[in-house]
Amino acid sequence: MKPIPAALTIAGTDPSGGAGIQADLKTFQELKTYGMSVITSVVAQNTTGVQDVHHIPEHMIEQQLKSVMSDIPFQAFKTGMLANPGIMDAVAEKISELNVLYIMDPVMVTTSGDTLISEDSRDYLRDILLPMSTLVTPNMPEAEVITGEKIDTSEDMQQAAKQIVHEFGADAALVKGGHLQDEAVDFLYDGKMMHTFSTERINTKNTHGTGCTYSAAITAYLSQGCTLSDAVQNAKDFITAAIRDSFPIGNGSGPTNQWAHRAERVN
Ligand SMILES: Nc1ncnc2c1ncn2[C@@H]1O[C@H](COP(=O)(O)OP(=O)(O)OP(=O)(O)O)[C@@H](O)[C@H]1O
Ligand SMILES: Cc1ncc(COP(=O)(O)O)c(N)n1
Repeated sequence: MKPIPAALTIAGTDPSGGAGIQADLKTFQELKTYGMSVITSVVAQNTTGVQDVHHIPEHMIEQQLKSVMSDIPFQAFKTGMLANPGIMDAVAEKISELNVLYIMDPVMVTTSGDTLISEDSRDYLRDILLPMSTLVTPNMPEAEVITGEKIDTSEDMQQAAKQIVHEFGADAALVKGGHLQDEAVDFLYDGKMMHTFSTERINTKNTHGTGCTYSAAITAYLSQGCTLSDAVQNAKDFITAAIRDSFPIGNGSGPTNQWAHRAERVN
């Protein structure tokens, strides 16, 4: 019997439902992947920003991981918000026991501009977790923090993707250009080839949770056995539809629409 596609997200929460664990689980469900979650921080946030944060004690993060890992098999997992070195350490120790695909979304700052990880976490993220990853998905500001280089152009993005693989040890890097002016272009470097994924830039302020939703969609497609470049292309189609049809709700940057892809899917 074929295994049931299953995926795990290890991340922070968003009670307004647009980002973090909530976005990840909606995306897994939408893509017919059994979704599981380990919560690292409870974040009081909405479309306008972050109001408060409570970090889950490290022993409880470890216990959540043990509970899932000892019971249900999964083909892929992702990490999102890992707020400090203690949390990163707890996660690193448990995931080093896993032999499945690891997608790391190096979450640092929200769309609204709030910082989600401490300054002293950045080196840990780059030096300990990143080399464990099958794929890391930084946006341009995150790629700048990882590489220490200024990234303004698509050439800079491609250079950063190569550097993240060859110098910092991820198996593959997807540098996202949601922050570029006229084109939404992302570059995937898999250690051998550069792949380009491009769409027109959609003029909307509703981009709360785009990074979370995109990396969750990649994780779901990988759990189903897609190749890396197919998983990214399928996820790019998914996130583009979700942004195009995003919800104009809330007083700030509205959330993406995870069921938008249904209308566009041809099968
Ligand atoms: N306005 C947009 N129109 C079309 N695609 C977009 C737009 N904004 C982002 N994207 C795409 O959405 C995906 C998520 O990218 P993005 O770089 O925005 O993630 P992020 O920066 O982690 O999230 P955020 O921008 O919310 O911080 C990428 O494929 C990116 O190209
Ligand atoms: C718990 C949590 N994790 C990540 C993000 C980033 O969201 P975005 O995808 O908009 O950068 C967020 N706002 N909250």
